[in-house]
Amino acid sequence: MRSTRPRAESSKPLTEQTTDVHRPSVAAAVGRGVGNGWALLARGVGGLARVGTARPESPGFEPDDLDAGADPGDLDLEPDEERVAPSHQRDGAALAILIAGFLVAVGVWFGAAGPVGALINAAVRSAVGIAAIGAPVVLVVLALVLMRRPANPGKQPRHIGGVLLLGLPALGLVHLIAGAPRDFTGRCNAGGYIGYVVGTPLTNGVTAWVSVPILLLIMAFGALILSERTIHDVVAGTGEYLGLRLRGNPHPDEDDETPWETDRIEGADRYRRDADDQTDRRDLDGEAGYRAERPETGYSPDPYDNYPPDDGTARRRTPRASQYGAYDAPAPGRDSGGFRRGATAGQMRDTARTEIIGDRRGAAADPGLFEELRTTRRGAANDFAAADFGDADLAGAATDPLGSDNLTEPIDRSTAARPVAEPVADADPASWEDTPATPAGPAAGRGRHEAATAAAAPVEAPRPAPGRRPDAENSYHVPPTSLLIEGEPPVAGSRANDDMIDRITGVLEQFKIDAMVTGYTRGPTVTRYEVELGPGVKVEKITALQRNIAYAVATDNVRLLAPIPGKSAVGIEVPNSDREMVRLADVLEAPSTLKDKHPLVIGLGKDIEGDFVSANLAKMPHLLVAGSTGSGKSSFVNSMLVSLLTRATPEDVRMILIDPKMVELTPYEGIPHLITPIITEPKKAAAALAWLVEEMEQRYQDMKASRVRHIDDFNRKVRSGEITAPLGSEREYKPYPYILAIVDELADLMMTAPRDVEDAIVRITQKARAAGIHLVLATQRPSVDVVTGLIKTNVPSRLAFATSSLTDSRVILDQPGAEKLIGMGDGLFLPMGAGRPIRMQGAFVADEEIAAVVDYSREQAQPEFVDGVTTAKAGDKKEIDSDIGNDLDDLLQAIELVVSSQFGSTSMLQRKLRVGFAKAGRLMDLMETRGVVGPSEGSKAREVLVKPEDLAGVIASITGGDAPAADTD
Ligand SMILES: Nc1ncnc2c1ncn2[C@@H]1O[C@H](COP(=O)(O)OP(=O)(O)OP(=O)(O)O)[C@@H](O)[C@H]1O
Repeated sequence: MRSTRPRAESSKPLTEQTTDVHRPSVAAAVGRGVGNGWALLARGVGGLARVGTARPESPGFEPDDLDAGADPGDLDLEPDEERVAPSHQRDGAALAILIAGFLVAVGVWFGAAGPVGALINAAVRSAVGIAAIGAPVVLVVLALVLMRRPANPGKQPRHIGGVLLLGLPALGLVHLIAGAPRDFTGRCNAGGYIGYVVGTPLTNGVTAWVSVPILLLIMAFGALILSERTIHDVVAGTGEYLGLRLRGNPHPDEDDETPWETDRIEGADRYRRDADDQTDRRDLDGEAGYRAERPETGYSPDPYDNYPPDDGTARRRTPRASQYGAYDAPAPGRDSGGFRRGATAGQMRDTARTEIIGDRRGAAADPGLFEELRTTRRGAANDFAAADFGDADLAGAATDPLGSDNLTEPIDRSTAARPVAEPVADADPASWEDTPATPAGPAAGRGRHEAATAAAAPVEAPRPAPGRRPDAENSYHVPPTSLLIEGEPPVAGSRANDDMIDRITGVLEQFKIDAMVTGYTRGPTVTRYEVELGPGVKVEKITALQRNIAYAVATDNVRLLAPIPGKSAVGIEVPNSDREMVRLADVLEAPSTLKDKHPLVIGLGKDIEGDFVSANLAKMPHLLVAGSTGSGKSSFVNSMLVSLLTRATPEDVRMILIDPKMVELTPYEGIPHLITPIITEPKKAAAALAWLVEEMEQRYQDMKASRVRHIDDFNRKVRSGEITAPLGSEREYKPYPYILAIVDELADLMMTAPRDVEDAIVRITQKARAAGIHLVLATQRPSVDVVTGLIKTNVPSRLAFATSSLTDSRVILDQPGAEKLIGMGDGLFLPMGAGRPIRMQGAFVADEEIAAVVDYSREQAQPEFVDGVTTAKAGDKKEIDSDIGNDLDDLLQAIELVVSSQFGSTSMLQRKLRVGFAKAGRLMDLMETRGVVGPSEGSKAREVLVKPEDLAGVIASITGGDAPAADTD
């Protein structure tokens, strides 16, 4: 979202250009007076044209300024009033075009504007021929568009290009159709001089047989550019209009808002009930309702207040409402109905039932329509496939992706990994009518169930058996992104941006710095203003003004980039007072994200240019995430997990979730991707990391035996049968899934078992990349005792949200910056190998979206837990309890003595161990706390509670020898 202000074409230093205003001449004052008058007039007309639209008024020069008795001379001397705000410039241009349109209309249509009118008529006619008749209309429309819509500099080239590509060939065609006249009058009645220039040379060169189609094609291209459509869109839209499902759509479930599909009322009852539950009924009226109620003005100065409330009233795409189970295309035995966008609840109530029945009968009676319906979208295909589960032979299909021998059945990813919109061959339209309407398929969920209740005779359709193994062929389909809520369209530039430009310019002028704001790039959270310096101006002059700029824009979170990478300009990043929320749905559906099919690709957010940012965890290959409380870490972890759930099957990716805070990751409990239940105890987390090290070693063994260097090669060769387990081995090679371990609070782990945790992390991060094992470590305390030097060195990708101090920013990014972030997902992403971090707004995913995606996944399969992941292994170094400290050896000797002699005397310990009374007493107390001896009985020896035969077990429990740590999972 870039906007540029052309820099003054002058060899003068910028100071001269900008400070001239402080030395007004009479001529300049008159010029400015006229300019201001024009601006006032333009603003008045623009204001009238904008009645009822959302385009904001620009602050700045107010008519009231004059009323207030301000001396016009004073006005001239004030730099703030000297400038005409960009929106007024736009109004001025619009007004000029409007006047031109009026003059052309009078001159061309009525020939009534005197000699000027005649001149205009002649000029316009000679230029564009008979198109002159339409010229006034075009000019008036253009003026109105300029007045009513906010400036969108990013789109300007496209609009201009589109108009030229459409208009010029049209004039050329008119010229050719009129017989390519050679005389002036003839041309004025054809395509004018422009039509002649476009049409004649081309036709002379290639004949009209070729030139006419070429001109038509160019016009079509211009129309595509103007309408922001691609040829694919047009073809697909035409196909859909004709009721045909076009095959070959790369994203079969994306935006399949075919006319017939949005017309279904299926599940309207469910929708109504959900809607009724909401105190705010706005979303029943769809987008319009939401928009109408969203305040356009009155932004709070606190950026945190300016998000639209996430109260479930946010806009949903029609098919997205499949989280209500309603919008998936009908399956056999399921009701189909229509739901019109923006239909009111009342309309839905009135029409739902009748349309449901009518539509279903119609579809059943018409096999063609049935075929069309059942091949419509992935959701539908899922339903069909799932309806088939009942017949599937489950026996033997189940395999263990991470079983005791760590092997899995080869998985045919072509069928298992990605759902495709393939019809089920044996679906029988004839039986459809007779089949009671039922929910079906993996997405059934609550919505589907509700849909069933709207039907005549709900009967449970075959559903995937609870606990089905996730790898049963074709059984698992990733949750569609249609379960997620899409965001609002981005804002190109707003009144707030104009205001900021004025404030920054004000600071530059006050400090007499020869520099000016030449453009800005608006991201969702911050806008980067570009400042170009005049010749001989030191960059430091601006960087030294950081605090003054922060003062002028009234926020501490101003970040300077000197220079902006790749540009000769200084960047000043200022938070938007009207910040926008980035929804995960939009990031996941961005072409750049969809392009990469890797299952470990996650949606991150949007960068400052307004481009979506996604990243492949496999390439990171390990990620460290830090940020203080409320900075958006948990939102990131949620976005990451939801991204993975919508892209990866449990065969693709398995996960270990470590959540010492105990509540953050609970919503993901039970997803089939889990290797072990969500770990909340730091000791078990340390054991799980140790297990990962073993898993990594195992994978390396297999890769080594197969002479491959990466798990992807191993999996590919296993699938193709190129490699098999060594002869004589009872094992069978199966593809290894990627394993992702996510630690939600590293600090808690590092507090409990620093050496073991650091050790395991370092071992995994050093070589697990090739084994397909990846770590994501998050912490809100990026201090050096948590993110140790060793961990930092081995975790190359970093994501910093707002940190509370510069030191924390340095720990996580090795540079300042994160302390200037403004929280709520504002982040700096430093991928492996990048020199400079990318500023981005993290994607947001609401709890209800998480629940919808998790439910969809959980309903299809239960996790297959691997035994022993959280069990401390024999031989693992045990953390010696802190109360024992350095006395371990003495304690073990004492236990041996007491247990073997069955005599619990302190003086015996003194004698045999040659220790003092105090030490012997302490050892006795330690033995008491570990149940070796009973409590003190005064001067008598203590009772010994452990039999000699149990001695080894007691010693092991203290040293971590043989005894397993409690594993209650
Ligand atoms: N990407 C985002 N977009 C919009 N709002 C966000 C985003 N991330 C976080 N927020 C807002 O900030 C609040 C705090 O975020 P979050 O819980 O993710 O912070 P945190 O860093 O995990 O804090 P803690 O460590 O205390 O859990 C959220 O409730 C949400 O309202």
